[in-house]
Amino acid sequence: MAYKHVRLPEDGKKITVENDKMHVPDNPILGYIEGDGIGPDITKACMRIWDAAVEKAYGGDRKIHWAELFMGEKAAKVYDGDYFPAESLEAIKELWVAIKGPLTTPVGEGFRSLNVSLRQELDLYACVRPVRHYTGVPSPLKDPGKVDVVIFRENTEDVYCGLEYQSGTDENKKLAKFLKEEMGANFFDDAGLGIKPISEFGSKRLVRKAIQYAVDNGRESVTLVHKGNIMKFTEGAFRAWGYEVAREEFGHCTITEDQLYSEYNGRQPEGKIVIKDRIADIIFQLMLLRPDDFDVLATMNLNGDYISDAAAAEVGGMGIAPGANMSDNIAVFEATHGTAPKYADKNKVNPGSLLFSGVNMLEYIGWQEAADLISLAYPEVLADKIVTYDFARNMEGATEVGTSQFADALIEQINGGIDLETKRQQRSDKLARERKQREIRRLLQPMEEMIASGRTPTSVSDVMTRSLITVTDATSVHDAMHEMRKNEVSSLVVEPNDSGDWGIMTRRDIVTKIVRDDKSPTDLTVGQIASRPVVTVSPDTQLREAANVIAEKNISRLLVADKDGKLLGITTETDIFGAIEQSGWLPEA
Ligand SMILES: NC(=O)C1=CN([C@@H]2O[C@H](COP(=O)(O)OP(=O)(O)OC[C@H]3O[C@@H](n4cnc5c(N)ncnc54)[C@H](OP(=O)(O)O)[C@@H]3O)[C@@H](O)[C@H]2O)C=CC1
Ligand SMILES: O=C(O)CCC(=O)C(=O)O
Ligand SMILES: [Mg+2]
Repeated sequence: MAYKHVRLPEDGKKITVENDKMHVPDNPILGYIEGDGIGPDITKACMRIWDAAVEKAYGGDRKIHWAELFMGEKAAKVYDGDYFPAESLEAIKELWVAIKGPLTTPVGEGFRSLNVSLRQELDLYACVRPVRHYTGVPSPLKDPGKVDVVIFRENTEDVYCGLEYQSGTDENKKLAKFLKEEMGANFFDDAGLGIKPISEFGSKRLVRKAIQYAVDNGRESVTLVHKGNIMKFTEGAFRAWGYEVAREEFGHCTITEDQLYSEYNGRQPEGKIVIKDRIADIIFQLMLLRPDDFDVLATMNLNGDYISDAAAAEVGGMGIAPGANMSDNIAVFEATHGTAPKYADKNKVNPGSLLFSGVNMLEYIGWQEAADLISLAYPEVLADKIVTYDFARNMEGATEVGTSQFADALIEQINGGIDLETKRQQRSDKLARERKQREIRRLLQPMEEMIASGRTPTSVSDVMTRSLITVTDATSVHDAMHEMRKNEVSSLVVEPNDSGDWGIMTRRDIVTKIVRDDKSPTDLTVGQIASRPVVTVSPDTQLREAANVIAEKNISRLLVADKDGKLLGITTETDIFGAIEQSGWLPEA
């Protein structure tokens, strides 16, 4: 296409995409947009770093050829007042991959966000924001190394879609009249109105991308984040559609969190990703208190916008918060932060967010060695305490440098040589160790884990005791009583008798069948006083139903067995009481 102001470098070659497969030449043309405010400072610094890493990694065999594209204030100058030139969009489509600096959006008035428009025009439906800690970066958390999460934010729907009607306008009055008169809605007459569309199509493609990412990158879990208890037909529907995609399209490689406990006793099966969900308000607390519970988050536009800035604060702040806007084939990488206008042209801010957006871009085009060089050299600069102002204010003994000087220091490290293999191995060992620790926690204290991780117990498998103490019919009652005292339990499970029936012996049996009848525990065996048959339920029995069985049969314990009759655990009135007391009880609506 003939462009008016865009120049494609002659030595570069365009990336091509055929049948959804991307082909990247060794001299690809990538688009860049400087952006407003701090955009030019960080873009200049980062381009030097990316180029240096590529040069070092491939010794001149590969090179990025940059094509400048325009949006925002610079575009308005070049294109005579046009902040959002159509040819910039065309060029991104032609080049497939671009990186952009932040763009200014006026608040409460003026033009709509160029960032949002870009996402909508190119249907960049997934905003992908990885949040992880780099050694040496100051953080408010005790153990920031536990934060390693990738946020998938739906990027085209929700309250960002521009269906907003200002109070007092004719459109607003028309909609208000319809809602009040036709739909029976009730709200103040002077309310501004906004509409929140959340579609099955939009939700599913976002969750699909998040799960696929988890599969491709060996991640442990995908958490659907929603406020579906309040917004039932938008955010609640997102949750339902998310589980549906997981079940219908990734059933072979996913399990739900409920299954993790009910079918796998908390031990995550090899090659299976756990799909879970959390309500949007509690996720902010959980991300601070239990960051390693979360791996990939999939959520809607507004939640994702909020969570990505909050999560960035855990690992150093907006100065180190990368991201990308992606469709199935086009990707526009960008920092999570904005234009920070007070620092514009001051060579002051941290280039980290754009830098790591570029690292993700290098990974995306398959240039992993160059990407690794940057992420592995970065902590070395931090170890020397050479940092920009934002880190310096939270770091003792730091040498504060400007944006471009930070770039110099990083380039020096990159060129100094990094032992990529050893460092990669160290990182992968660390991830494996942490994964094991999480599993041990789930296995040893499933109930505590559940409550602390924000799940509400709903089924018997959530509350049952899994470590069963069993005796046989032939055990003497005296020995059995000794076992009960030693293990501090009020009952023992009795192995199946000749008819294959499990039994149970409780403290109550001792009191009513031994003490009351004046018999000796040494003279009797368990088989003589145990109760049979025992009521058995499946692990997915809802707590309400379990309570019903306990009440109707006037018993206090239920055995829990799978569909093949394999005993999994036991649950008692005390377990149900404890779970409800700790987590609260949500009666069915
Ligand atoms: N995708 C995009 O292009 C985005 C654009 N925006 C737009 O940016 C403009 C300004 O938004 P605002 O809400 O102020 O948010 P910003 O993200 O621009 O800035 C908020 C604060 O974050 C810190 N910060 C941001 N970037 C860096 C950096 N690179 N290094 C160190 N610290 C950084 C600064 O903190 P401190 O003051 O503590 O030093 C800064 O004052 C608005 O017009 C907004 O619409 C906002 C978000 C995304
Ligand atoms: O478009 C804007 O100005 C803000 C966008 C934003 O906050 C984001 O993308 O995270
Ligand atoms: Mg934001």
